Amino acid sequence: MNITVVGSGYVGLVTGTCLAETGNNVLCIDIDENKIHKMKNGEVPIYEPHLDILFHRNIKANRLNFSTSLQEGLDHGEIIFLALPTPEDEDGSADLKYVLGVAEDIGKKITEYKIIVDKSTVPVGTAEKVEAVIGKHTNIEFDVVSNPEFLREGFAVDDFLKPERIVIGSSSERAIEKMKKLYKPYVRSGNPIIVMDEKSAELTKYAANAFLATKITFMNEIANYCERVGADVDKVRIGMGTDSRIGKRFLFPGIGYGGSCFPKDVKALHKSGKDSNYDFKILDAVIDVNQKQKLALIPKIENYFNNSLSDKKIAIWGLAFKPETDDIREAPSLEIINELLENNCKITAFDPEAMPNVEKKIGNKIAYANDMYDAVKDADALIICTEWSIFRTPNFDKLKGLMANQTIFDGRNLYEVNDVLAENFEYFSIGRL
Ligand SMILES: NC(=O)c1ccc[n+]([C@@H]2O[C@H](COP(=O)([O-])OP(=O)(O)OC[C@H]3O[C@@H](n4cnc5c(N)ncnc54)[C@H](O)[C@@H]3O)[C@@H](O)[C@H]2O)c1
Ligand SMILES: O=c1ccn([C@@H]2O[C@H](COP(=O)(O)OP(=O)(O)O[C@H]3O[C@H](CO)[C@@H](O)[C@H](O)[C@H]3O)[C@@H](O)[C@H]2O)c(=O)[nH]1
Repeated sequence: MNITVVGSGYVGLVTGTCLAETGNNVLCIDIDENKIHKMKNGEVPIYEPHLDILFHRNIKANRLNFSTSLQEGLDHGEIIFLALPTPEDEDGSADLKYVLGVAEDIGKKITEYKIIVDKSTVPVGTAEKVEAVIGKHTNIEFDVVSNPEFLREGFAVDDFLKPERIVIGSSSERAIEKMKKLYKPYVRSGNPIIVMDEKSAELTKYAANAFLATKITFMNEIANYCERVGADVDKVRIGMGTDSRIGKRFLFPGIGYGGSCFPKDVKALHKSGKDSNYDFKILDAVIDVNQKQKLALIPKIENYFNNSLSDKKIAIWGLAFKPETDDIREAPSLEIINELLENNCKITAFDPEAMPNVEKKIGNKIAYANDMYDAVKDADALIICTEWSIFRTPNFDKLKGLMANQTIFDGRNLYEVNDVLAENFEYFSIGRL
Protein backbone atom coordinates (compact mmCIF):
# COMPACT_ATOMS: atom_id res chain seq x y z
CA MET A 1 0.00 0.00 0.00
CA ASN A 2 1.03 3.63 -0.38
CA ILE A 3 1.23 5.14 3.08
CA THR A 4 1.92 8.68 4.27
CA VAL A 5 2.99 9.52 7.79
CA VAL A 6 2.66 13.17 8.81
CA GLY A 7 5.06 13.98 11.66
CA SER A 8 8.37 12.10 11.63
CA GLY A 9 9.30 12.09 15.31
CA TYR A 10 9.66 9.08 17.62
CA VAL A 11 6.28 7.64 16.66
CA GLY A 12 6.08 8.79 13.03
CA LEU A 13 9.53 7.64 12.00
CA VAL A 14 9.18 4.26 13.72
CA THR A 15 5.71 3.81 12.20
CA GLY A 16 6.88 4.80 8.72
CA THR A 17 9.99 2.63 8.84
CA CYS A 18 8.19 -0.43 10.22
CA LEU A 19 5.35 -0.08 7.69
CA ALA A 20 7.95 0.05 4.91
CA GLU A 21 9.56 -3.08 6.33
CA THR A 22 6.50 -5.17 5.34
CA GLY A 23 6.57 -3.89 1.76
CA ASN A 24 4.52 -0.71 1.87
CA ASN A 25 5.66 2.43 0.06
CA VAL A 26 5.97 5.03 2.77
CA LEU A 27 6.41 8.79 2.54
CA CYS A 28 7.28 10.49 5.82
CA ILE A 29 6.37 14.18 6.07
CA ASP A 30 7.66 16.74 8.55
CA ILE A 31 7.66 20.53 8.72
CA ASP A 32 11.16 20.44 10.19
CA GLU A 33 13.29 20.97 7.08
CA ASN A 34 16.49 20.14 8.89
CA LYS A 35 15.09 16.78 10.03
CA ILE A 36 13.89 15.91 6.51
CA HIS A 37 17.24 17.01 5.06
CA LYS A 38 19.10 14.74 7.51
CA MET A 39 16.86 11.76 6.74
CA LYS A 40 17.18 12.27 3.01
CA ASN A 41 20.95 12.08 3.59
CA GLY A 42 20.55 8.77 5.40
CA GLU A 43 20.78 10.08 8.96
CA VAL A 44 18.42 8.74 11.65
CA PRO A 45 17.57 11.86 13.69
CA ILE A 46 16.79 10.00 16.96
CA TYR A 47 18.45 7.24 18.96
CA GLU A 48 16.18 4.20 18.95
CA PRO A 49 17.70 0.70 19.05
CA HIS A 50 17.46 -1.30 15.78
CA LEU A 51 15.81 1.57 13.91
CA ASP A 52 18.88 2.39 11.81
CA ILE A 53 19.11 -1.07 10.18
CA LEU A 54 15.47 -0.99 9.05
CA PHE A 55 15.74 2.69 8.09
CA HIS A 56 18.69 2.14 5.75
CA ARG A 57 17.33 -1.11 4.33
CA ASN A 58 14.03 0.46 3.35
CA ILE A 59 15.58 3.64 1.96
CA LYS A 60 17.81 1.44 -0.21
CA ALA A 61 14.76 -0.48 -1.42
CA ASN A 62 13.09 2.87 -2.21
CA ARG A 63 10.17 2.02 0.09
CA LEU A 64 10.92 4.86 2.53
CA ASN A 65 11.05 8.48 1.39
CA PHE A 66 10.84 11.89 3.00
CA SER A 67 9.33 15.26 2.18
CA THR A 68 8.28 18.54 3.73
CA SER A 69 5.27 18.82 1.42
CA LEU A 70 1.89 17.81 2.86
CA GLN A 71 0.45 18.03 -0.67
CA GLU A 72 2.96 15.43 -1.83
CA GLY A 73 1.95 13.31 1.16
CA LEU A 74 -1.74 13.59 0.32
CA ASP A 75 -1.10 12.68 -3.32
CA HIS A 76 0.98 9.67 -2.26
CA GLY A 77 -0.90 7.87 0.52
CA GLU A 78 -4.13 5.87 0.53
CA ILE A 79 -3.81 6.01 4.29
CA ILE A 80 -2.53 9.19 5.97
CA PHE A 81 -1.20 8.66 9.49
CA LEU A 82 -1.02 11.67 11.81
CA ALA A 83 1.87 11.22 14.27
CA LEU A 84 1.90 14.81 15.46
CA PRO A 85 2.77 16.25 18.86
CA THR A 86 -0.02 16.68 21.43
CA PRO A 87 1.95 18.52 24.13
CA GLU A 88 0.68 19.65 27.48
CA ASP A 89 -1.16 22.96 27.30
CA GLU A 90 -0.98 25.50 30.12
CA ASP A 91 -4.10 24.07 31.80
CA GLY A 92 -2.86 20.45 31.57
CA SER A 93 -5.02 19.56 28.57
CA ALA A 94 -3.57 18.09 25.37
CA ASP A 95 -2.84 20.87 22.89
CA LEU A 96 -4.51 19.82 19.63
CA LYS A 97 -3.18 22.69 17.51
CA TYR A 98 -0.82 20.47 15.48
CA VAL A 99 -3.42 17.76 14.81
CA LEU A 100 -6.24 20.17 13.97
CA GLY A 101 -3.89 22.43 11.98
CA VAL A 102 -2.86 19.54 9.73
CA ALA A 103 -6.52 18.40 9.53
CA GLU A 104 -7.42 21.85 8.24
CA ASP A 105 -4.68 21.64 5.57
CA ILE A 106 -5.85 18.16 4.60
CA GLY A 107 -9.37 19.51 4.16
CA LYS A 108 -8.06 22.19 1.82
CA LYS A 109 -5.80 19.87 -0.20
CA ILE A 110 -7.66 16.53 -0.39
CA THR A 111 -8.68 15.49 -3.93
CA GLU A 112 -9.84 11.86 -3.52
CA TYR A 113 -10.95 9.38 -0.82
CA LYS A 114 -8.39 9.01 1.98
CA ILE A 115 -8.28 7.31 5.34
CA ILE A 116 -6.92 9.72 7.95
CA VAL A 117 -5.51 7.78 10.89
CA ASP A 118 -4.82 9.50 14.18
CA LYS A 119 -1.81 7.88 15.87
CA SER A 120 -1.19 10.78 18.23
CA THR A 121 -2.45 10.42 21.79
CA VAL A 122 -5.58 12.57 21.89
CA PRO A 123 -8.57 13.19 24.17
CA VAL A 124 -11.93 11.56 23.61
CA GLY A 125 -13.81 13.33 20.84
CA THR A 126 -10.76 14.31 18.78
CA ALA A 127 -11.66 12.06 15.81
CA GLU A 128 -14.99 13.92 15.64
CA LYS A 129 -13.15 17.25 15.72
CA VAL A 130 -10.72 16.16 12.99
CA GLU A 131 -13.66 15.02 10.86
CA ALA A 132 -15.45 18.32 11.35
CA VAL A 133 -12.35 20.40 10.54
CA ILE A 134 -11.60 18.46 7.34
CA GLY A 135 -15.29 18.38 6.35
CA LYS A 136 -15.52 22.16 6.68
CA HIS A 137 -13.28 22.54 3.62
CA THR A 138 -14.26 19.68 1.31
CA ASN A 139 -17.03 17.50 -0.06
CA ILE A 140 -14.62 14.70 -0.96
CA GLU A 141 -15.29 11.46 0.91
CA PHE A 142 -12.84 10.51 3.73
CA ASP A 143 -12.75 8.47 6.91
CA VAL A 144 -11.09 9.30 10.22
CA VAL A 145 -9.75 6.39 12.27
CA SER A 146 -8.35 6.41 15.79
CA ASN A 147 -5.36 4.06 16.02
CA PRO A 148 -3.47 4.82 19.24
CA GLU A 149 0.17 3.80 19.44
CA PHE A 150 1.46 1.81 22.42
CA LEU A 151 5.19 1.65 21.61
CA ARG A 152 7.76 2.27 24.32
CA GLU A 153 10.85 4.31 23.57
CA GLY A 154 13.90 2.05 23.61
CA PHE A 155 11.77 -0.89 22.40
CA ALA A 156 9.83 0.98 19.75
CA VAL A 157 10.80 -1.14 16.75
CA ASP A 158 10.03 -4.41 18.51
CA ASP A 159 6.79 -3.04 19.94
CA PHE A 160 5.68 -1.93 16.48
CA LEU A 161 6.66 -5.11 14.66
CA LYS A 162 5.25 -7.42 17.35
CA PRO A 163 2.45 -5.50 19.09
CA GLU A 164 0.52 -7.15 21.93
CA ARG A 165 -2.60 -5.64 20.37
CA ILE A 166 -3.65 -3.13 17.76
CA VAL A 167 -6.59 -0.88 18.56
CA ILE A 168 -8.66 0.48 15.71
CA GLY A 169 -11.44 2.95 16.43
CA SER A 170 -13.76 3.46 13.49
CA SER A 171 -17.34 3.12 12.36
CA SER A 172 -16.44 2.79 8.67
CA GLU A 173 -16.31 -0.81 7.37
CA ARG A 174 -14.26 0.38 4.40
CA ALA A 175 -11.60 1.93 6.65
CA ILE A 176 -11.62 -0.98 9.12
CA GLU A 177 -10.99 -3.54 6.33
CA LYS A 178 -8.10 -1.51 4.96
CA MET A 179 -6.54 -1.05 8.39
CA LYS A 180 -6.84 -4.77 9.16
CA LYS A 181 -5.13 -5.59 5.86
CA LEU A 182 -2.30 -3.16 6.64
CA TYR A 183 -1.68 -4.60 10.10
CA LYS A 184 -2.15 -8.30 9.26
CA PRO A 185 1.62 -9.01 8.89
CA TYR A 186 2.24 -7.68 12.42
CA VAL A 187 -0.20 -10.00 14.24
CA ARG A 188 0.65 -13.35 12.70
CA SER A 189 1.37 -14.74 16.18
CA GLY A 190 -2.33 -14.35 16.97
CA ASN A 191 -2.32 -11.11 18.93
CA PRO A 192 -5.61 -9.29 18.41
CA ILE A 193 -6.66 -6.37 16.26
CA ILE A 194 -9.35 -4.89 18.48
CA VAL A 195 -11.97 -2.85 16.65
CA MET A 196 -14.11 -0.39 18.57
CA ASP A 197 -15.68 3.05 18.26
CA GLU A 198 -13.40 6.09 17.96
CA LYS A 199 -14.06 7.45 21.46
CA SER A 200 -13.32 4.14 23.17
CA ALA A 201 -10.10 3.80 21.16
CA GLU A 202 -9.00 7.30 22.17
CA LEU A 203 -9.71 6.57 25.83
CA THR A 204 -8.02 3.16 25.71
CA LYS A 205 -4.68 4.89 25.19
CA TYR A 206 -5.10 7.35 28.05
CA ALA A 207 -6.48 4.64 30.35
CA ALA A 208 -3.51 2.35 29.64
CA ASN A 209 -0.92 5.07 30.28
CA ALA A 210 -2.69 6.41 33.36
CA PHE A 211 -3.01 2.89 34.77
CA LEU A 212 0.70 2.17 34.28
CA ALA A 213 1.66 5.53 35.78
CA THR A 214 -0.62 4.74 38.75
CA LYS A 215 0.97 1.30 39.16
CA ILE A 216 4.46 2.84 39.33
CA THR A 217 3.27 5.58 41.67
CA PHE A 218 1.60 3.09 43.98
CA MET A 219 4.92 1.23 44.27
CA ASN A 220 6.74 4.49 44.93
CA GLU A 221 4.38 5.15 47.83
CA ILE A 222 4.93 1.61 49.13
CA ALA A 223 8.70 2.26 48.83
CA ASN A 224 8.45 5.50 50.80
CA TYR A 225 6.46 3.70 53.47
CA CYS A 226 9.02 0.85 53.54
CA GLU A 227 11.69 3.38 54.49
CA ARG A 228 9.66 4.49 57.48
CA VAL A 229 8.96 1.00 58.82
CA GLY A 230 12.17 -0.82 57.87
CA ALA A 231 10.72 -3.08 55.16
CA ASP A 232 12.51 -3.78 51.86
CA VAL A 233 10.50 -2.71 48.80
CA ASP A 234 12.36 -5.11 46.51
CA LYS A 235 11.19 -8.05 48.57
CA VAL A 236 7.67 -6.61 48.70
CA ARG A 237 7.76 -6.07 44.92
CA ILE A 238 8.66 -9.69 44.24
CA GLY A 239 6.16 -10.94 46.82
CA MET A 240 3.40 -8.92 45.17
CA GLY A 241 4.39 -9.31 41.54
CA THR A 242 4.34 -13.09 41.56
CA ASP A 243 0.54 -12.86 41.97
CA SER A 244 -0.49 -13.13 38.32
CA ARG A 245 -3.38 -10.74 38.97
CA ILE A 246 -0.80 -8.06 39.77
CA GLY A 247 2.07 -9.05 37.45
CA LYS A 248 5.79 -8.38 37.77
CA ARG A 249 6.09 -5.49 35.34
CA PHE A 250 5.93 -1.78 36.12
CA LEU A 251 6.39 -2.37 39.84
CA PHE A 252 9.89 -0.92 39.99
CA PRO A 253 10.11 1.96 42.46
CA GLY A 254 12.46 4.83 41.78
CA ILE A 255 12.66 8.58 41.27
CA GLY A 256 9.35 8.72 39.44
CA TYR A 257 8.13 8.34 35.91
CA GLY A 258 9.16 10.79 33.20
CA GLY A 259 9.15 10.87 29.44
CA SER A 260 7.09 12.43 26.72
CA CYS A 261 3.97 10.40 27.54
CA PHE A 262 3.04 9.47 31.11
CA PRO A 263 3.37 12.97 32.63
CA LYS A 264 1.37 14.76 29.95
CA ASP A 265 -1.15 11.96 29.38
CA VAL A 266 -2.05 11.61 33.06
CA LYS A 267 -2.57 15.37 33.24
CA ALA A 268 -4.61 15.41 30.02
CA LEU A 269 -6.94 12.64 31.23
CA HIS A 270 -7.33 14.43 34.54
CA LYS A 271 -8.23 17.66 32.73
CA SER A 272 -10.63 15.87 30.34
CA GLY A 273 -12.36 14.45 33.41
CA LYS A 274 -12.71 17.94 34.88
CA ASP A 275 -14.16 19.22 31.60
CA SER A 276 -16.84 16.53 31.86
CA ASN A 277 -17.52 17.25 35.54
CA TYR A 278 -15.64 14.15 36.63
CA ASP A 279 -12.98 14.48 39.28
CA PHE A 280 -10.29 11.81 38.74
CA LYS A 281 -9.09 11.87 42.37
CA ILE A 282 -6.67 9.00 41.83
CA LEU A 283 -4.91 10.88 39.01
CA ASP A 284 -4.63 13.99 41.15
CA ALA A 285 -2.69 11.92 43.68
CA VAL A 286 -0.56 10.27 40.99
CA ILE A 287 0.51 13.65 39.57
CA ASP A 288 1.30 15.01 43.02
CA VAL A 289 3.18 11.94 44.31
CA ASN A 290 5.22 11.61 41.11
CA GLN A 291 6.32 15.24 41.20
CA LYS A 292 7.59 14.80 44.77
CA GLN A 293 9.14 11.42 43.95
CA LYS A 294 11.45 12.94 41.36
CA LEU A 295 13.20 14.68 44.25
CA ALA A 296 13.05 11.72 46.65
CA LEU A 297 16.86 11.52 46.81
CA ILE A 298 17.36 15.19 47.70
CA PRO A 299 16.51 14.98 51.44
CA LYS A 300 18.78 11.93 51.70
CA ILE A 301 21.61 13.88 50.07
CA GLU A 302 20.98 16.96 52.23
CA ASN A 303 20.86 14.85 55.34
CA TYR A 304 24.09 13.04 54.42
CA PHE A 305 25.95 16.32 53.88
CA ASN A 306 24.39 17.98 56.97
CA ASN A 307 22.54 20.47 54.75
CA SER A 308 25.73 21.98 53.39
CA LEU A 309 25.76 21.08 49.70
CA SER A 310 27.63 24.17 48.54
CA ASP A 311 30.66 23.27 46.36
CA LYS A 312 30.06 19.53 46.72
CA LYS A 313 31.22 17.65 43.63
CA ILE A 314 28.39 15.44 42.46
CA ALA A 315 28.61 12.83 39.70
CA ILE A 316 25.44 11.80 37.87
CA TRP A 317 25.01 8.56 35.95
CA GLY A 318 22.08 8.69 33.55
CA LEU A 319 20.23 11.71 32.17
CA ALA A 320 17.62 10.18 29.84
CA PHE A 321 14.16 9.59 31.32
CA LYS A 322 14.79 5.85 30.88
CA PRO A 323 17.52 3.67 29.38
CA GLU A 324 17.96 3.01 25.65
CA THR A 325 16.81 6.45 24.59
CA ASP A 326 18.26 9.94 24.14
CA ASP A 327 14.92 11.44 25.18
CA ILE A 328 15.11 13.78 28.20
CA ARG A 329 11.54 15.05 28.19
CA GLU A 330 10.33 15.27 31.83
CA ALA A 331 13.42 13.33 32.95
CA PRO A 332 13.82 13.19 36.77
CA SER A 333 17.56 13.87 36.26
CA LEU A 334 16.77 17.43 35.15
CA GLU A 335 14.82 18.20 38.33
CA ILE A 336 17.61 16.77 40.47
CA ILE A 337 20.24 18.77 38.58
CA ASN A 338 18.18 21.92 39.01
CA GLU A 339 17.89 21.38 42.76
CA LEU A 340 21.62 20.63 43.13
CA LEU A 341 22.61 23.67 41.08
CA GLU A 342 20.43 25.87 43.28
CA ASN A 343 22.47 24.52 46.18
CA ASN A 344 25.73 25.43 44.39
CA CYS A 345 26.87 21.88 43.72
CA LYS A 346 29.35 21.16 40.93
CA ILE A 347 27.94 18.48 38.68
CA THR A 348 29.60 16.16 36.19
CA ALA A 349 27.25 13.84 34.31
CA PHE A 350 27.50 10.89 31.99
CA ASP A 351 24.79 9.33 29.83
CA PRO A 352 25.47 7.03 26.86
CA GLU A 353 23.04 8.85 24.54
CA ALA A 354 21.31 11.82 26.15
CA MET A 355 24.20 14.25 26.81
CA PRO A 356 23.78 16.23 23.55
CA ASN A 357 20.09 16.84 24.33
CA VAL A 358 20.88 17.96 27.88
CA GLU A 359 23.65 20.22 26.61
CA LYS A 360 21.16 21.80 24.19
CA LYS A 361 18.81 22.44 27.11
CA ILE A 362 21.10 23.61 29.92
CA GLY A 363 24.44 24.17 28.21
CA ASN A 364 27.53 24.28 30.42
CA LYS A 365 25.71 24.59 33.74
CA ILE A 366 27.05 21.08 34.30
CA ALA A 367 30.12 19.27 32.94
CA TYR A 368 29.79 16.27 30.59
CA ALA A 369 32.08 13.29 31.05
CA ASN A 370 33.60 11.00 28.42
CA ASP A 371 32.56 7.87 30.25
CA MET A 372 31.02 6.70 33.53
CA TYR A 373 34.37 6.59 35.36
CA ASP A 374 35.46 9.97 34.05
CA ALA A 375 32.26 11.38 35.63
CA VAL A 376 33.10 10.29 39.18
CA LYS A 377 36.64 11.74 39.41
CA ASP A 378 37.01 13.50 42.80
CA ALA A 379 33.26 13.27 43.39
CA ASP A 380 31.82 13.59 46.87
CA ALA A 381 28.88 11.44 45.83
CA LEU A 382 27.46 9.59 42.84
CA ILE A 383 23.76 9.83 41.94
CA ILE A 384 22.18 7.26 39.61
CA CYS A 385 19.18 8.60 37.71
CA THR A 386 18.76 6.13 34.81
CA GLU A 387 19.21 2.36 34.80
CA TRP A 388 21.41 1.98 31.72
CA SER A 389 22.84 -1.58 31.62
CA ILE A 390 26.44 -0.37 31.78
CA PHE A 391 25.81 1.07 35.26
CA ARG A 392 24.64 -2.28 36.62
CA THR A 393 28.03 -3.88 37.24
CA PRO A 394 30.55 -1.12 37.91
CA ASN A 395 34.14 -1.80 38.90
CA PHE A 396 33.81 -0.73 42.54
CA ASP A 397 37.58 -0.79 43.08
CA LYS A 398 38.02 1.64 40.22
CA LEU A 399 35.24 3.85 41.60
CA LYS A 400 36.89 3.82 45.00
CA GLY A 401 40.15 5.01 43.51
CA LEU A 402 38.50 7.83 41.62
CA MET A 403 35.93 9.22 44.04
CA ALA A 404 36.88 11.60 46.83
CA ASN A 405 34.20 10.05 49.00
CA GLN A 406 32.59 6.65 48.45
CA THR A 407 28.87 7.34 48.56
CA ILE A 408 26.13 6.35 46.11
CA PHE A 409 22.58 7.68 45.94
CA ASP A 410 20.75 5.24 43.68
CA GLY A 411 17.43 6.43 42.23
CA ARG A 412 16.82 3.15 40.40
CA ASN A 413 17.79 0.47 42.96
CA LEU A 414 20.41 -1.06 40.66
CA TYR A 415 22.39 -2.95 43.30
CA GLU A 416 21.83 -5.31 46.20
CA VAL A 417 22.29 -3.19 49.33
CA ASN A 418 24.65 -5.70 50.98
CA ASP A 419 26.83 -5.97 47.87
CA VAL A 420 27.51 -2.22 47.88
CA LEU A 421 28.05 -2.06 51.61
CA ALA A 422 30.53 -4.96 51.30
CA GLU A 423 32.52 -2.77 48.89
CA ASN A 424 32.81 -0.18 51.71
CA PHE A 425 30.52 2.32 50.01
CA GLU A 426 27.77 4.20 51.75
CA TYR A 427 24.62 3.46 49.82
CA PHE A 428 21.20 5.11 49.75
CA SER A 429 18.42 3.85 47.48
CA ILE A 430 14.63 3.91 47.28
CA GLY A 431 12.50 1.96 49.75
CA ARG A 432 15.36 -0.02 51.27
CA LEU A 433 17.40 0.69 54.36
N1 LIG B 1 7.17 9.04 22.03
C1 LIG B 1 6.49 7.93 22.32
O1 LIG B 1 7.03 6.97 22.85
C2 LIG B 1 5.01 7.85 21.99
C3 LIG B 1 4.40 6.59 22.02
C4 LIG B 1 3.04 6.50 21.71
C5 LIG B 1 2.32 7.64 21.39
N2 LIG B 1 2.93 8.85 21.37
C6 LIG B 1 2.14 10.03 20.95
O2 LIG B 1 2.43 10.24 19.55
C7 LIG B 1 2.41 11.64 19.24
C8 LIG B 1 3.76 12.05 18.65
O3 LIG B 1 4.74 11.85 19.63
P1 LIG B 1 6.31 11.86 19.28
O4 LIG B 1 7.01 11.47 20.53
O5 LIG B 1 6.54 11.11 18.04
O6 LIG B 1 6.52 13.42 19.02
P2 LIG B 1 7.80 14.13 18.37
O7 LIG B 1 7.81 15.50 18.90
O8 LIG B 1 8.99 13.24 18.53
O9 LIG B 1 7.46 14.16 16.81
C9 LIG B 1 6.45 14.94 16.23
C10 LIG B 1 6.93 15.42 14.86
O10 LIG B 1 5.86 16.14 14.22
C11 LIG B 1 6.45 17.21 13.48
N3 LIG B 1 5.44 18.21 13.15
C12 LIG B 1 4.91 19.18 13.94
N4 LIG B 1 3.99 19.89 13.25
C13 LIG B 1 3.94 19.35 12.02
C14 LIG B 1 3.19 19.65 10.85
N5 LIG B 1 2.31 20.64 10.84
N6 LIG B 1 3.39 18.91 9.76
C15 LIG B 1 4.30 17.90 9.75
N7 LIG B 1 5.04 17.57 10.83
C16 LIG B 1 4.85 18.29 11.94
C17 LIG B 1 7.57 17.71 14.38
O11 LIG B 1 8.52 18.46 13.65
C18 LIG B 1 8.12 16.38 14.92
O12 LIG B 1 9.17 15.89 14.11
C19 LIG B 1 2.05 12.34 20.55
O13 LIG B 1 0.66 12.50 20.60
C20 LIG B 1 2.49 11.34 21.62
O14 LIG B 1 1.77 11.49 22.82
C21 LIG B 1 4.27 8.99 21.64
O1 LIG C 1 8.49 -0.19 36.86
C1 LIG C 1 8.70 0.90 36.31
C2 LIG C 1 8.52 1.12 34.91
C3 LIG C 1 8.75 2.38 34.39
N1 LIG C 1 9.14 3.41 35.19
C4 LIG C 1 9.36 4.76 34.62
O2 LIG C 1 8.21 5.11 33.84
C5 LIG C 1 8.57 5.95 32.76
C6 LIG C 1 7.99 5.46 31.45
O3 LIG C 1 8.57 4.23 31.11
P1 LIG C 1 8.08 3.36 29.86
O4 LIG C 1 6.63 3.13 29.94
O5 LIG C 1 8.95 2.18 29.74
O6 LIG C 1 8.46 4.33 28.65
P2 LIG C 1 7.67 5.18 27.55
O7 LIG C 1 8.51 5.10 26.33
O8 LIG C 1 7.33 6.51 28.13
O9 LIG C 1 6.33 4.36 27.22
C7 LIG C 1 5.05 4.67 27.78
O10 LIG C 1 4.45 5.75 27.07
C8 LIG C 1 4.28 5.51 25.66
C9 LIG C 1 3.74 6.79 25.05
O11 LIG C 1 2.37 6.95 25.25
C10 LIG C 1 3.34 4.33 25.48
O12 LIG C 1 3.14 4.09 24.08
C11 LIG C 1 3.94 3.09 26.16
O13 LIG C 1 3.04 1.99 26.03
C12 LIG C 1 4.18 3.42 27.63
O14 LIG C 1 4.81 2.32 28.29
C13 LIG C 1 10.11 6.02 32.78
O15 LIG C 1 10.52 7.23 33.38
C14 LIG C 1 10.53 4.83 33.64
O16 LIG C 1 11.74 5.05 34.33
C15 LIG C 1 9.33 3.21 36.56
O17 LIG C 1 9.69 4.14 37.30
N2 LIG C 1 9.10 1.97 37.08
